[in-house]
Amino acid sequence: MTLLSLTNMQTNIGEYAVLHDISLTVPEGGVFVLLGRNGAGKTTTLRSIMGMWRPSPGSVMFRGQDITALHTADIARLGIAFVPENMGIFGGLTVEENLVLATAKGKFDRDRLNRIYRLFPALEKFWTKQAWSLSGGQKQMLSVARAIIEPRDLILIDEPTKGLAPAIVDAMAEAFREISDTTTILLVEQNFEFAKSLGRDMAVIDDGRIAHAGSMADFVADRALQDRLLSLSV
Ligand SMILES: Nc1ncnc2c1ncn2[C@@H]1O[C@H](COP(=O)(O)OP(=O)(O)OP(=O)(O)O)[C@@H](O)[C@H]1O
Repeated sequence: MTLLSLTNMQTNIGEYAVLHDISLTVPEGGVFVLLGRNGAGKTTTLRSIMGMWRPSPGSVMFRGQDITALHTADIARLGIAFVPENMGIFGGLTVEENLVLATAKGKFDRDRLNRIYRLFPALEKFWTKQAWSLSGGQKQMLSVARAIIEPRDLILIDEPTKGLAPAIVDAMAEAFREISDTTTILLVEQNFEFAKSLGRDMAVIDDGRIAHAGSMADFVADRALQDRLLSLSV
C-alpha cells in the first residue's frame, strides 16, 4: 500500500528551482532510501514533504490525504516526524528533557520509553546528562529517539551516519531495522554501504530530478548505474 506520494513536485528556493518535477511513491513499511550527490536536492525533498518549503506546482499525498498546503505542525500531527541533518536537539537540556519536549502531552508512554532504552541503551545511561556532552553517535540516537517517542507512521531521516564511527553506524543500522518493523523510514543517505543494507526500495535524485527509482536489489546489482548516478567524478 502507498503511504506517501509526491507528484510533479517543483520546489523553488528564492528565485532558483531546486526540485523539478519530482514524482515518487513510498510504500508502507520498511526503509525507502533516497540517494544522490551533494546538493542534488535530497534535503529539499524532505523539507518539502514536511511543509518547510512549499512545492508549486506539485502535490504531497500522505495516506491519500493532500498535505501539500498544511503547516509543518499539522503534518507532524498526522504522524510524520523529521530527523534533520543537524539533529535538532537542545544541547543545554538533558536527554530526559529533550525527550519530554518531543512528547505530545509532556509525559512518557512507559512501553515506548522502554523500547527506546532497548534500542539505544546509551540514552538510559546518560539520561540526566546535557545533550551537548554526548558523543556524536549518542546525539544522533537522541535525535532519532525524539522522532519515535510518539507513535509515527513515517519518519524522514536526513544523513544520520554522517561523521559517525563504523561501530556506531552498525548499531544505528540495527536500530533502524527494528524501527522499520512498525514505522516506515524515508532515509536520505550518502553512505551507500549503510543504505544498501537497509533499503528495500530506493530512488536517486540528481540535479533536482529523479534520475532512477526501483528496488535496492536491482540498483546494488548494477555497478554502471551506481557509478553514473553516485560517483563524484561525473
Ligand atoms: N536555504 C537555501 N537557500 C538557497 N539555496 C539552497 C538552500 N537550501 C538548499 N539550497 C540549494 O538547493 C540545492 C539542493 O540542496 P539540498 O540541501 O536539498 O541538497 P542535498 O542533496 O540534501 O545535499 P547534501 O547532501 O549536500 O545535504 C543546492 O544547490 C543548495 O545549494
